[in-house]
Amino acid sequence: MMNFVVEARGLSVMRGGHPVLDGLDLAIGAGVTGLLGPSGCGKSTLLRSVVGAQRVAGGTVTVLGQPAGSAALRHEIGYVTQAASVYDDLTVGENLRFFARVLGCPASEVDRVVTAVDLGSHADAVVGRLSGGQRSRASLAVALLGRPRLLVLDEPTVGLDPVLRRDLWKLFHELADGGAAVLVSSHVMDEAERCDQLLLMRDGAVLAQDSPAAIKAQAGTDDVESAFLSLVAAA
Ligand SMILES: Nc1ncnc2c1ncn2[C@@H]1O[C@H](COP(=O)(O)OP(=O)(O)OP(=O)(O)O)[C@@H](O)[C@H]1O
Repeated sequence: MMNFVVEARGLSVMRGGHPVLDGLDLAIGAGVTGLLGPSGCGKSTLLRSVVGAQRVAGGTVTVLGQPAGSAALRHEIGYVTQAASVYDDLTVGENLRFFARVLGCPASEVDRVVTAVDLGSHADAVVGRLSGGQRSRASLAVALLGRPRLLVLDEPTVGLDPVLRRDLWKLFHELADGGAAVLVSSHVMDEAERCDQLLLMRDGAVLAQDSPAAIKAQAGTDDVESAFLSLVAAA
């Protein structure tokens, strides 16, 4: 039997008095899983539920066999939100040394994560003067401290140019090859092909959960976007 990294059963979340997730079931294993769906469908809310930052109205979420939000999971999950989580007035290296101390990681971790996100030549640059893509890689580096077994990345490639996007997806696969489960959200359907597994979401529900090839085969389409549209029409 496959060991899932994340499992949700009947997950329901209300925000602002409205149901945002409605009895959602899912299971996420190793590799790179893409969480794709239109803006506002509930991707960020689902990711918040996985990292334990969201009050849930019903159902369960477990991560590595523990309830989401458990203290035991604190060092097992790296989470990058849509807002950069590094200090603008510190350098990349200063940020990482600070977060390494907070997390109780050895200082040697800093060089490893800076290299992993390819910011070695910018380690002494002040974050506030970096490009958007460099800043989001600095946030990602913080999330890699301590080698978490699950990486949760909320739209990490939004606003990046095609070259940077390609490099980031390559990095996600390297991290997955290194043993981390990587859960990445995006509202850009053309990123679907870059994922090992897909979770297609719409209006707070999961439309499909499978590999890109299986989803296309099942829908009888050549691309995931058409498959998504045919699933919407069928729903
Ligand atoms: N703080 C909040 N209070 C009330 N409603 C909220 C709040 N945050 C989000 N929502 C609502 O919850 C729904 C899902 O939002 P969520 O951020 O999870 O979507 P998303 O799929 O991540 O969207 P995007 O791709 O635009 O980031 C939306 O309808 C949104 O209006």
